[in-house]
Amino acid sequence: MSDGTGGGRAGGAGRGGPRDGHPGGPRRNEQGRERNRGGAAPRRFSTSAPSQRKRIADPARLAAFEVLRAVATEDAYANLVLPARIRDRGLDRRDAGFATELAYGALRGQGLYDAILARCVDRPLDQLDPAILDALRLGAHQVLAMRVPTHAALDETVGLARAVIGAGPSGLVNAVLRKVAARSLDAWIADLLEGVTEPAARDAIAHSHPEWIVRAMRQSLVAHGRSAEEIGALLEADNLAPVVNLVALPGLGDLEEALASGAEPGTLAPDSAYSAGGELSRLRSVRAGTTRVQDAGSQLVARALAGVPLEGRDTDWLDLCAGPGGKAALLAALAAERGAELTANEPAPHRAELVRKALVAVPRDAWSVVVGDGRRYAGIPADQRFDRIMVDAPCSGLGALRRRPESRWRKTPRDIAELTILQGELLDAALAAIRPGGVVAYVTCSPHPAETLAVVEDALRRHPSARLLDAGSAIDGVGLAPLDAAHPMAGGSTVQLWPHLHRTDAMFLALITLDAGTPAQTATKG
Ligand SMILES: C[S@@+](CC[C@H](N)C(=O)[O-])C[C@H]1O[C@@H](n2cnc3c(N)ncnc32)[C@H](O)[C@@H]1O
Repeated sequence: MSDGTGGGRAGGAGRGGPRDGHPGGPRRNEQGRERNRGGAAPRRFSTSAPSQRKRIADPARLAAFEVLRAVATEDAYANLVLPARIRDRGLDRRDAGFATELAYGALRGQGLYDAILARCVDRPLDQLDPAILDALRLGAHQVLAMRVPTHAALDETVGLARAVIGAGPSGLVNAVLRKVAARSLDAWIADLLEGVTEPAARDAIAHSHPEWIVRAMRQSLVAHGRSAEEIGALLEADNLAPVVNLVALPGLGDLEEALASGAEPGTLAPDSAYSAGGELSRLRSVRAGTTRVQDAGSQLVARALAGVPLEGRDTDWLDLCAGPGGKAALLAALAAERGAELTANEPAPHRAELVRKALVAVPRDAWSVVVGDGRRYAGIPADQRFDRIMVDAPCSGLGALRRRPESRWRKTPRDIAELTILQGELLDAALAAIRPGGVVAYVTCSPHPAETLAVVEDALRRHPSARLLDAGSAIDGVGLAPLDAAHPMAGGSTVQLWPHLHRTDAMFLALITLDAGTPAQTATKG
């Protein structure tokens, strides 16, 4: 998935998350368009019976409903399904923003909304038709967090249910949403928290995250020397749409047009900008592939790898886990400027194709794409070893919950356990494929300590000739501002970026070198 493309919401961040649509946000009319009613007006309900109300679904709400259904029934990713639904339904920019806010907000808030709905429905939620439950989630998000007038949210949700599910459930939808609308979100949360004393359980309810993720995030904050008190801000940051970041590929792209059309210069990464939103393909350089959408955290970790000073040869770079190619594009552009060549490796053929597309604007002699398991690099001959290797390992993605609204409900602790084995093996392969004095970047888009610190610590134990570098200095050296993101470890430091502090994905970075003169070894995992 390319960074950030799915997160834009009409009117900017901060309005549609489960907790941020409180008084002060704009009121909306039936179509979700903003309007000014001048202060809080009493809730109004429709006087007509549900059976007499409209049978036509509003296209924006229908698009959001279809996204929720695809997520539930096809295991789809909302950020991939939504653009197609917006296109199919012919939504204009404003309605597309509404549909995005509605679908993303309902998915992020699912845990919280289900807890509220469970108090308003006379049977266990798993006994409801799943399509009705999705319609109720959409209705709850409109009523509680989007400041859609209650009568409009009810009418439209009943209309949606009648149009796509049938007339039968419209009475139920109407009755349940009336109960939901009887209290504010804050009042519902206070109610749900009554008698819950365990802090992680409270945070899980209040910020709509699974409890195990709350615990992992809290553990990660503490493991990186931060205060556990930050957990609320971190979880709330997950409930906001990410800012869309642009990067002009070094030596190839420019931001002139983006800045002229309202983008703001980036404050963290060089040659970057915060997009003003809108259709990015209108920008010539985006169409040409020389300016790309990429989270600032991803930009910084790629630049940090490229920025480490090396003694001797610096011509052969490897991106071990390259798909879909965001970091590969930036690395290849940097490599091209220095006369180096990037090998971009990716095992999934369709993702390797995405890497090729991402690299299309970079001079052809600066990169090649190869398809295969990254672990096979453990066996390459000594004379073919690389000078710089990026291991952007497959991970849980817990650092990118902002842009993958459904993923928090899909992941399980078991996923982490399986991933950490692969992550260790890929890092082993990189340490076997790097030349002495070269540098390996181990990167995850997850702050989970099992995927970050533990993987690096274990690898350092297995490879006596490997040595941690100071990733904190490396990232500050390539960034535009000090990040205060470094954590000392084993003679160097690692970096953990945070959405609530840096407005980036929660990227982790460790830089590891092999002591010059020490032969690399193929490690066996203990
Ligand atoms: C976090 S993503 C990489 C993102 C990419 N670096 C970017 O910036 O666009 C991890 C990638 O690792 C790939 N992968 C999974 N198993 C792998 C393996 N055994 N060897 C190499 N790559 C693997 C996945 O297919 C996925 O494309």
